[in-house]
Amino acid sequence: MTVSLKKAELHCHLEGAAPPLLALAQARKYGVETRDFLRDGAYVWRDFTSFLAAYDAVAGLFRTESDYTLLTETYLDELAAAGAVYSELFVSPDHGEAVGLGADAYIAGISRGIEAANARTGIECRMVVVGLRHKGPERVEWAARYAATCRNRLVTGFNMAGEERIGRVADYARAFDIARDAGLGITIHAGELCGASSVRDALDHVRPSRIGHGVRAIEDPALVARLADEGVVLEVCPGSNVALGVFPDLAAHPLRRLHEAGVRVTLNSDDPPFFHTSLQREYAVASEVMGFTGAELAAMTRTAIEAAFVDEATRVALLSRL
Ligand SMILES: Nc1ncnc2[nH]cnc12
Ligand SMILES: [Zn+2]
Repeated sequence: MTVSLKKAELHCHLEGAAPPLLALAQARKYGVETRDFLRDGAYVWRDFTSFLAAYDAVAGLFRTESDYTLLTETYLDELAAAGAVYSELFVSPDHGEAVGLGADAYIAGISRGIEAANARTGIECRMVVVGLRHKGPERVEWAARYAATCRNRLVTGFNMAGEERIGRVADYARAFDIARDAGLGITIHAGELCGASSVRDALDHVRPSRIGHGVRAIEDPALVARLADEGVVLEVCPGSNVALGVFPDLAAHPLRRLHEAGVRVTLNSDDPPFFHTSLQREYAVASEVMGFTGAELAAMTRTAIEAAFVDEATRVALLSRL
């Protein structure tokens, strides 16, 4: 039933969307041994720390502008085939710098992939630049300044991902001020590895219109009420949360309770092959395991478009496609 639904995704990390077969082909091209992070056609990790290490290893297999074009097109083609009309991709110039490609060529390669996929399938896509929390406030400010000044029309938002258990949100507030002052949309990873207080800190210090995950807000009913009152949109990734052990299983996942409390929620895949999921699978699980109706799922897609970091003309055009 969910196969025919129109979909939208606000939360997917580009390198985290690399299909293992594509990563293997890249590894062969560059003569890289993959045993430590890719075995029997699947990514290998044990916990969040080793997941981040595997993520970096996969990112290290994409080294040129055209590698990034290929990765972007591959993911967007798959998403369009699953019925998605809109995608926001989290991109990290830090990963472009790490392979010696540089931030400009990294963004240029991804832009080319977005344009090619749009021409072929009609899928609309924007980039959200991510600063990596574990690199510290100065490096996250560097990413924000890059996003604020890169003058690419497809870069429309700023986010912070990475190790949530490092540092205090307040230490990163300046990066978000830089991005907000440049007119970028603001979202932040919070309430994934850390509890409700991390969501409250994000609201107080960063004032985001959306929060990546945010699901551990469920630990504090007053905070859930605040999210609902303020209309903050949660980018919920149930498959990721269960894979990383944030919740023991889908039955324990708070998506339905958040929805019933009036919080605006959306469905997302985060790093799909790392977590053995896909956007299609997230919609299917929400329907078949969590009991959301087709109308409720369609409303989540609508919420995603309403919260998308796009100009108003694009938003109206996207809403008309639902
Ligand atoms: N789920 C996640 N949380 C924080 N940082 C990430 N980077 C890639 N996936 C992530
Ligand atoms: Zn994420």
